[in-house]
Amino acid sequence: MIHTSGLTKHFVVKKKTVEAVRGIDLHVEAGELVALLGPNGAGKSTTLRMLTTLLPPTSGSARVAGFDVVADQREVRGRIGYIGQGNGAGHSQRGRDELISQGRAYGMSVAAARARAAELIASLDLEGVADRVVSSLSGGQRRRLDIAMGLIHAPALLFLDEPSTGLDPQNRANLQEHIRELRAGHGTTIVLTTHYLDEADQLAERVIVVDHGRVIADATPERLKADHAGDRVTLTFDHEADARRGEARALDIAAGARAERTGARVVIEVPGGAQLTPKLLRSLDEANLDVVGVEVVRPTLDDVFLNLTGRSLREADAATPETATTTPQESAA
Ligand SMILES: Nc1ncnc2c1ncn2[C@@H]1O[C@H](COP(=O)(O)OP(=O)(O)OP(=O)(O)O)[C@@H](O)[C@H]1O
Repeated sequence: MIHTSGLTKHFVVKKKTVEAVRGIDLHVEAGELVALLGPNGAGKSTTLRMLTTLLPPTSGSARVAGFDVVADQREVRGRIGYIGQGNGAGHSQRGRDELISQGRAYGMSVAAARARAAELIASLDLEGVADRVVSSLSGGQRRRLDIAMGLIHAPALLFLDEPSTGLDPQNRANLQEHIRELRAGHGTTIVLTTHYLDEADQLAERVIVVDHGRVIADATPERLKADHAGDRVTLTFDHEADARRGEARALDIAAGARAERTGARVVIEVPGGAQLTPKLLRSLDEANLDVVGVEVVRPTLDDVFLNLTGRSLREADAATPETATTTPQESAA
């Protein structure tokens, strides 16, 4: 469904070159639900804009839904839905009318556009609000309307740029449910960008981690965690001296583990830590080391990012200054 080779985008800003995307090779098969995860400025939106024909690549190539994003823009646009970061829907019209106009713009007949709008309004829980003007809708309702706009022509492939940004947790959960349903009910291929770790973890079947314009990891959330981060086992001992001995013993038992001790507490990071813990406790018991508390925490995608880059995704986000960008033509293509 998506095949890119060395996809690259440079921007020149005040004679300086910004290497937003630096040679991405991406392959997404039909029916996949993929998240591009990375901090602000990693190049996620720029990648999406190239894939949706909104920005021409500086070099490299991309085929989307069977067509080249540069040579066959119209064919690509007709087969995809794109929901950008801003609101696609206008504000003074009723939601339903927006949807019908959008369908007409894709060449649908009035009757077909009307029928499809009604179907999307029902499936995205917009029945109570579709006949209100868009400006009166809540953030979550507007975001769902945006999604309906992107789906009006029943595309086989849907791109969502930061779909949850700005939504409260409940609306975010609702939206994620709708995205799952789209995938399950229609087999739509979905590519979304996010910097929410939990969203990538819970929603996507495949997470492509992007940093500084490059793909640095690509696998299921479980695989990424298993390969790039360990479980964190925290052992609390009665005394600091026991903790010191316990730390050494734990490192003997747990191959590839990293340990850090603070007072009577030892934190061990090790792949498969949950499975290893009973053996660890038995061994500590045999050595007469009293463990008074145990906690096992599974890794998060942030641990993965930290291990891959040395930075936490949260810190990386916080440290990236907002950069003013010139927005390219951004219609729901
Ligand atoms: N139109 C543009 N002109 C100049 N620089 C740009 C433009 N668009 C993006 N950039 C720069 O390219 C880099 C990648 O930006 P991009 O928006 O793709 O990142 P992102 O991963 O989507 O981040 P965010 O989560 O903040 O949307 C950033 O340094 C950004 O400032």
